[in-house]
Amino acid sequence: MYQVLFCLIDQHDWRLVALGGAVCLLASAAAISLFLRARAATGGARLVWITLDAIVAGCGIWATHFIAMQAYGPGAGGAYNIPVTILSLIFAIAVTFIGLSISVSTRRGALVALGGAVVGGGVAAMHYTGMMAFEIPAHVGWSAGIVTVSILLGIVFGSCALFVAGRDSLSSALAATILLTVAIVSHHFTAMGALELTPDPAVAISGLSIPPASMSFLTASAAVAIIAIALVAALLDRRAKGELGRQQIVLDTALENMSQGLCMFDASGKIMLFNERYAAMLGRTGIPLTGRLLVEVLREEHARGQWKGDADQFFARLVADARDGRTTTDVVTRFDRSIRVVNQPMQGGGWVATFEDITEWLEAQAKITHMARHDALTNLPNRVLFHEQLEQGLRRAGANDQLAVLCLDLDHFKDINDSLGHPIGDALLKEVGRRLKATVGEDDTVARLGGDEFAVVQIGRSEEAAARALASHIVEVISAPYEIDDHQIVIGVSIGISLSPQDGSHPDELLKNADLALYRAKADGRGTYRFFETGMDARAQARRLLEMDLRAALQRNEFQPYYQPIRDVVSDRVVAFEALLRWNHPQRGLIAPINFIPLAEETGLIVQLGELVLRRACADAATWPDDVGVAVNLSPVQFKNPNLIASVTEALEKSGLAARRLELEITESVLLQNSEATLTTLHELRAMGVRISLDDFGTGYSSLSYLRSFPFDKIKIDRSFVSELATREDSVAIIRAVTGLGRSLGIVTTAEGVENDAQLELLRREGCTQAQGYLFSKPRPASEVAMMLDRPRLRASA
Ligand SMILES: Nc1nc2c(ncn2[C@@H]2O[C@@H]3COP(=O)(O)O[C@H]4[C@@H](O)[C@H](n5cnc6c(=O)[nH]c(N)nc65)O[C@@H]4COP(=O)(O)O[C@H]3[C@H]2O)c(=O)[nH]1
Repeated sequence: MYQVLFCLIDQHDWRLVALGGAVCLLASAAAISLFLRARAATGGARLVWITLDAIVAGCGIWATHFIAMQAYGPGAGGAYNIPVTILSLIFAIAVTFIGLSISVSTRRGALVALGGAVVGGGVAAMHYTGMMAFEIPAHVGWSAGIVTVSILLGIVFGSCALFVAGRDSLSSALAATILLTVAIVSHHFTAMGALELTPDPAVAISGLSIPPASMSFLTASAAVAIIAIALVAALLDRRAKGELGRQQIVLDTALENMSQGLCMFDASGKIMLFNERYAAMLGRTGIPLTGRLLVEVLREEHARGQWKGDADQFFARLVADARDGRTTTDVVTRFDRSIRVVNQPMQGGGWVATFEDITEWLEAQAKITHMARHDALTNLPNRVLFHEQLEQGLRRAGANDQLAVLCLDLDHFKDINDSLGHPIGDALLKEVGRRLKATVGEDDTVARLGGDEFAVVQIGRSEEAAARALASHIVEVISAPYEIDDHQIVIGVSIGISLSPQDGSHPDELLKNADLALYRAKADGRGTYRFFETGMDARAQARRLLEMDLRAALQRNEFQPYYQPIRDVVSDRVVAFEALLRWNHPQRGLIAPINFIPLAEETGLIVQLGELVLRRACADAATWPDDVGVAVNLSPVQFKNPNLIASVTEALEKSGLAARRLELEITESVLLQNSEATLTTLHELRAMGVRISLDDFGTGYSSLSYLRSFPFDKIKIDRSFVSELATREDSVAIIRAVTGLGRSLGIVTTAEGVENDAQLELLRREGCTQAQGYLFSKPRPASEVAMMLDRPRLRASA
């Protein structure tokens, strides 16, 4: 120790020592600053910063050494061997490069310190190589103990310097600068204390050496180089910081304008950065966050009752996820808002959490899902959901339990929609849905399948009797009058029922079979229910074929009106012919209307068929004697068609037939529907001169009010009364009443289905005006009308 102090105090020029110290401090400051830049950089840029740092640190150590050598008094008269001097500089730079590379590449303290130790070792390597270059006319000796101490000083302080620098703060950088300076200076002067010179003029100085004066120039150059590099580094640093500042502004603007909340945590779970949106979303405005551990914030919130759950456990999970590189997504509820949180691990430790308020999105999503599976008008399940629930029901029902599917259709709903308007129709559907829901059991499902179609799944108690009870209850409930917008509405419902497992075990099969049963309920007069029976399917198939056939027949012109004479009972003269449609099928021969008119009415094809009959009948009648009329049947469906008046007018105009010769036969059912519009149409037809007959009188309601509501020209007594004349007293009474009614109202009465003279005689006695039936002729084609006019009775040849 004394030897070192003696050397430093007595053998050195203090002014040069101070200069060496200053150069060393400057070099150390530059080296530490470059070290920090190298740590912040990655890839190629990092290598550039490490290289620069190694050059600055190496030159700094080297320059410090040689300036200090200038200050060393006993060294005067010596010189420096050039190659070894250069080698010492190379050692300084190379070993420092290795040490820096180790420290920069890791965050682990021990390794950073190890890198620093290597840098300290570099200082020693440079010093002793530099001393080997020192040539002086003296014998050089070394104190081994002091040499060891000098090396250790360089290593220990170098190690401390980089370890402290690794903490990334300004104070650490300053401390590191001082520690590195101490490492170089303490090593040098301790090592100089180990030097023992024994002067000997015989020791020669080699030719390849540089005198100390020239060495001063070299060290000054090295110092300038250090200052220049440090300046460049500082400049680059400023530029980088400026760039960083700009990036910071951009980052801040982006952060604060984000619709998402964002918070960055370091590996220990400390909050490094967050935006206002984050604070607002989580109710953390106005409290210090930056630099705090998340767990502390959570604990505080937990204590205030703002956060539920175990803060420590939750926090530990987050830190572990980030450490293991797991990205996690959660939806949490804060202040009644749903927030989606994504925790994404960051490179180099820590994680970034983004917070998105998805309350509206979730609501919209729920709404879309609801809309996709519910009917917008009634809010009942739609076909999709119904199907799913039926599937579920079938699964739950298992092998032993039964399940019933009821398909419902409102009777003549279209009429209500057409006559009262869609808003009333919609209100009615809503009310029907409400009544249905109130009628079925808790476990049963009601759905609206579309239009006026509803369906029910009855689960649990679905033996046939339970399904029957439910169906008849529904018919009763739905048929009760509705009061909608001052309109009294009455509507019926038809129901088809299929039972699982006997009628099927798949939703589609059950629905199809319930639909077939529904079709049967409608065909059986509506306002009722029917169970599925085997064979319905085949009938439906046959119906479909017939419908296709019917359409094709219209195209192929296979329809033809036949004519049946109507005779005046008193004069026994043909006064008119009734047009009765026949289908001349290429394979099946002549088909009677009973086999195709109902289907034509259901499918709407009757409108086209009716127009065809009207045209043909008028055209045929125009060729008959002027006092012979033609009667054409009109279906109730034709009355719903707004073109009816136009087609009658056109048929008359085209044929040139006088309107008074055309008689239109309607049944009571025409008057049942939308009576006001029907009566208007009837009045218009009558105003054109066309005559109107009430057909099949006695079979329906036979309400006398119909006769009052419209001035019919004729009443046709249904043939069922005529055929029973001989056997049933009441039939005679009815015929008497109707003919009496006709007489008093001045209306012609025609008896249908007269098949024998006894019936004709009785009708004549009762005062019936006209008669029609096989007694005179069966319906025959137009070509035989002349013959029917000539011969009073054609029965034998019919
Ligand atoms: N047993 C018996 N039957 C007799 C006798 N005299 C006539 N008939 C039959 O009685 C039906 C009288 O026609 P409707 O009551 O208007 O009943 C008609 C009518 O409602 C409907 N229809 C026929 N043609 C048309 C048409 O062009 N348009 C519309 N809308 N319906 C039609 O088809 C029904 C049946 O027509 P058709 O089979 O031609 O049957 C005709 C006729 O052939 C008789 O002495 N004994």
